[in-house]
Amino acid sequence: GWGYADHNGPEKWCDNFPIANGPRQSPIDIQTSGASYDESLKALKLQYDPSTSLDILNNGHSFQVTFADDDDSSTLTEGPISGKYRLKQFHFHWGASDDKGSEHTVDGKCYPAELHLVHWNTEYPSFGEAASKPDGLAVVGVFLEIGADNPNLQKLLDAMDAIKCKGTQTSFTNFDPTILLPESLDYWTYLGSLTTPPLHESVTWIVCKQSISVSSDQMKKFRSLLFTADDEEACCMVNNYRPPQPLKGRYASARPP
Ligand SMILES: Nc1nnc(SCC(=O)Nc2ccc(S(N)(=O)=O)cc2)s1
Ligand SMILES: [Zn+2]
Repeated sequence: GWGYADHNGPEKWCDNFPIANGPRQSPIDIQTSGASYDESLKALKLQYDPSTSLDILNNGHSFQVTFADDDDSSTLTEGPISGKYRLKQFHFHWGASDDKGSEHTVDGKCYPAELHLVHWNTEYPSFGEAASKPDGLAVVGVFLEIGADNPNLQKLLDAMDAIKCKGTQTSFTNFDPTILLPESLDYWTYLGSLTTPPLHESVTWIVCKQSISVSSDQMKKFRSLLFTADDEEACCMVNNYRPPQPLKGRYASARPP
């Protein structure tokens, strides 16, 4: 299957997923000078209920926290989207060292990690249905920047020992993802895709301008996870990011200050 190694990584995904060379692929390099102000953009409205968090899982590509999405308890509304989108999961992408790891870049600058909060449009009956529709998904991206220890990441880091190998998961309840958000929810937005196979061009991207902090030691904990199952030769889960893709005429827009 697909991965991030030379033999199955981003340069090879087009073999099985030709949409990899499509017109609205993600991530992109956000060129702040090219970003245009759009008066119609509203402030993001994120309302999360911690009782919807279910478990934390190592899926062999990243680790993700999955949420109950059978009602409108945890939603994203307003911002650049119309209607209501339900939180399905959040996960991260990161590098083998602090100088890389994010998927989106800002004027060519990489961050050591990037958080993705994945939501689906309740216009559709399920995530699976929404995942292939042009307005099916909305993903909020948050950059992590090296700085002070971030206590709000601690519960995630403490759970990592239990999900070291691909295919392992453990209960992860009463977690409010709001604590992972930066104080300002100013954002750039553009139309893009999933950044991993199946690479569906179904995502309205909402990338926060402000980053959250993570310490170098905390990043080492992310890198202690494995891409591999316990019966395979261990391979550290690092560099699980897709590089920026061609803009093909797109540009990010932002809410005027
Ligand atoms: N019918 C379908 N069910 N599930 C899928 S894809 C599963 C899934 O959540 N994929 C996914 C891939 C990438 C991203 S990301 N990195 O946020 O663009 C988010 C989500 S298609
Ligand atoms: Zn992601």
